Amino acid sequence: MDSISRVDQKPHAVCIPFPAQGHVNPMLKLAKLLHHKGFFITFVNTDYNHRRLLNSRGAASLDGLPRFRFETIPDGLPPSDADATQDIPSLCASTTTTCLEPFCDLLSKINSSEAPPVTCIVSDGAMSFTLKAAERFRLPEVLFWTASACGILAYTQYRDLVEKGYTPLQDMKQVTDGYLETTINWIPGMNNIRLRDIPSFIRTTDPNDVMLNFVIQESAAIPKARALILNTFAELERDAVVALSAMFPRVYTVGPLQLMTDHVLDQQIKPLSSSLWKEEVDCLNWLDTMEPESVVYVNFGSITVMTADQMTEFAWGLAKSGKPFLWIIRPDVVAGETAMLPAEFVAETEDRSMLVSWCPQEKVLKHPAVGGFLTHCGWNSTSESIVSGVPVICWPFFAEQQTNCRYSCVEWGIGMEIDNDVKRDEVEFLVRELMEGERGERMKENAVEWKRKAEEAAAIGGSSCLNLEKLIEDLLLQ
Ligand SMILES: O=c1ccn([C@@H]2O[C@H](COP(=O)(O)OP(=O)(O)O[C@H]3O[C@H](CO)[C@@H](O)[C@H](O)[C@H]3O)[C@@H](O)[C@H]2O)c(=O)[nH]1
Repeated sequence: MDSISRVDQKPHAVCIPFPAQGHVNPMLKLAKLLHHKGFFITFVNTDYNHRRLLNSRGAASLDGLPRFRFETIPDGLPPSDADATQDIPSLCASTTTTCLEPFCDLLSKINSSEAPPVTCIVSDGAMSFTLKAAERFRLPEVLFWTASACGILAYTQYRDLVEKGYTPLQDMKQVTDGYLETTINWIPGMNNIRLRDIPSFIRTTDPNDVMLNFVIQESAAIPKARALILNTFAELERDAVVALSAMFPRVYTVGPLQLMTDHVLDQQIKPLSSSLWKEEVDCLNWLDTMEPESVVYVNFGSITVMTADQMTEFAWGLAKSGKPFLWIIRPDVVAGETAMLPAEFVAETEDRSMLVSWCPQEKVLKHPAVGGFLTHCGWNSTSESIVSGVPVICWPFFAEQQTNCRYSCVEWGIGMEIDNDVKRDEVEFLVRELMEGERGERMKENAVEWKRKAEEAAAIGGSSCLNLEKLIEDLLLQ
């Protein structure tokens, strides 16, 4: 194809998420937005996730979409038919070392197909090997980091934290002996942050720890990209966004993507979902039967695992609170065993509870019956809660969930933290506080106010909408 006919072609973005649910979801939303703006889209999943997507959505669910295709590459891990989240450190090690060549082969294949030639790469920030492909194919690339701006800002400090001797820890006892209460005030845009609010991968004694080094490597790659995209809005994380913009010349906050995709009109693309588990939609019918704002929604996302004891403490805390609840329990949520709840607990709560293994979370959070959310503080869950004006109880598990918890509780006033060593009495107390206490009421007011600001940012002329236009200009520049 000659260069003149290429100019007539539509821009073609290859979107490649990190292969985990919390990354695939926001990348698909960004892809839908670009498609709405006229881009041809190739969306690249791993073979493993693609199979799971087809299992959960139906074999033909991804066929026949206009200007929107799905392609796959291997993730480099041993083959598996499981329907579960893969081990994250293994995935990070594997994608970094094995995915570049299959990705380049895919780009060549697309360029020799009848699709328009690839004009840009939109890659997850945790897949920075793609920058080498962009260089090889002389394509512009933008990096999409799917965590919060505060979380990413903290990640960018890992190198300094190592150099200043804060991590690796001398001893794992430091996780519980008060050391993590140490406050640091030298991170621009982050005041009075404690070590325990910094993403959890600093909690290691091993200088060669996979995640510690992965974060350092991936954040060092950001300046090589044309721009950094964030699924947040400027008003919510102003200081963190200013600090990131001082480090990287082009930072575009284009969130919450959930609201931004409201502008997508194509009726085939709009409902396209990236759920890797089959959604049990019956829970929405159950919510229809409940009083407004009466139900506690409990969900710890796609990666969190807990001990059987922790699960039992949550269960009895919910039972003792007396509140109705919808609890999503992934079959693999208890490490190494099938998740089981005490039979007495199930009998005692069955007239005011629903237990399912996976749900359409955005719809659940928007349902008028939901009054509060017990969450692990994944960024998607946090931002979906903000979009729905729902206050939260935070039980952060790992990664930047600790940072999101801190901001939810202290900066945004929408959350209360529950101790990691969870006990039923605290669960009962905080659930009551959330659903009927004065603190819960104030958090609800704040959540509703953030929802309003999120809507403003995503509306035509709002900060995220304007940033999307600037991002597109960058993507179109060759
Ligand atoms: O029953 C469920 C449970 C979850 N979800 C969706 O799955 C996603 C889960 O994402 P998130 O809340 O961010 O949690 P994780 O899956 O744990 O996300 C990973 O990715 C996020 C984005 O980078 C990080 O913020 C987290 O720390 C990291 O663990 C959300 O969109 C949910 O709506 C459902 O649709 N149904």
